[in-house]
Amino acid sequence: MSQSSMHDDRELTSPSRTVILVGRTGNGKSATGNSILGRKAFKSRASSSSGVTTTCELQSAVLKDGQIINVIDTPGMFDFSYGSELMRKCINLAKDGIHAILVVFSVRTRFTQEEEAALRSLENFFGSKIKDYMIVVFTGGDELETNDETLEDYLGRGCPQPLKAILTSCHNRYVLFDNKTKDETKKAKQLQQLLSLVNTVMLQNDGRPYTGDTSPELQIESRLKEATSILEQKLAEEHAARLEAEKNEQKISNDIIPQLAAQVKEAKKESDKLHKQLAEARDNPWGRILRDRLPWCPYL
Ligand SMILES: Nc1nc2c(ncn2[C@@H]2O[C@H](COP(=O)(O)OP(=O)(O)OP(=O)(O)O)[C@@H](O)[C@H]2O)c(=O)[nH]1
Repeated sequence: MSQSSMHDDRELTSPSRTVILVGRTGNGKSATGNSILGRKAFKSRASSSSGVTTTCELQSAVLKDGQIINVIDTPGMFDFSYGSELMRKCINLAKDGIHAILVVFSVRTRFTQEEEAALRSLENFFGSKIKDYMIVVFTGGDELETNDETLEDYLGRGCPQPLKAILTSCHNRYVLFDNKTKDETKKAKQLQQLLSLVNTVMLQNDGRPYTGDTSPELQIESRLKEATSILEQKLAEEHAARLEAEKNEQKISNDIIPQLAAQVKEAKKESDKLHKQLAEARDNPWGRILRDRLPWCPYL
């Protein structure tokens, strides 16, 4: 047996795996965590303020093969008010480091500019290492099934460029989850697919988990990048708001200008008619008499 395979075997038989769930609020992080653990450990709810995850939480389960799985649920990536300090706390919950970073997307929602900005901030936070640890989890497998679509169909019909780039950078490590299914075989299969990707990540990183330990210089750099990314997002939002306002202004002028032009045309027609009548009146003998009698009247 080669040195590396001995190493691999040792790592793969290691009793525990720790994964962290990150992604946009409502993409299904908590629901995915529950599917992995096989019980309702995290609160997962449709967008009501009480269901939104605002803290980090670690929950564990012993899988059928005796392996321990630790899952860390995190607040939604878009809520910058929680800041990166909270994310650092989330990472610190993993005493022995993180074996895989699960980036959760939902096939039920559009990939927006916000999602792109959140991904950038994720990259800034974890650093370039993120691609070595990342696995993309798509939730909403049931909806694809309802539409008779596979994940490949979904990705094929116009996968946004930033998402494509992410999938390429993590060597297409992605998996589809249906967090609503009651089918035990399906549950086991999707979990198995995910765990096998976690093993691949562990092998590729020589068993070294992500610990978030970075030099002070890198930490400063990462904070700077994070601040820049937040500013960029704010600028993008303002730009979008300005474009929207301009569009509305344009719409108003597009509606009003033809109305005003019609009114001017009508007024001009009326004025031409009056001028004509006036000219006729001037030529009229009675008009001439009146003009002589009333020289001060401007209309004669
Ligand atoms: N149909 C369907 N709905 C899902 C799936 N996964 C999650 N959901 C629903 O999506 C909504 C949001 O799920 P959560 O797990 O609370 O999302 P989250 O990312 O943890 O949200 P935060 O806690 O706010 O960060 C809930 O109504 C879930 O039931 C899925 O696979 N299929």
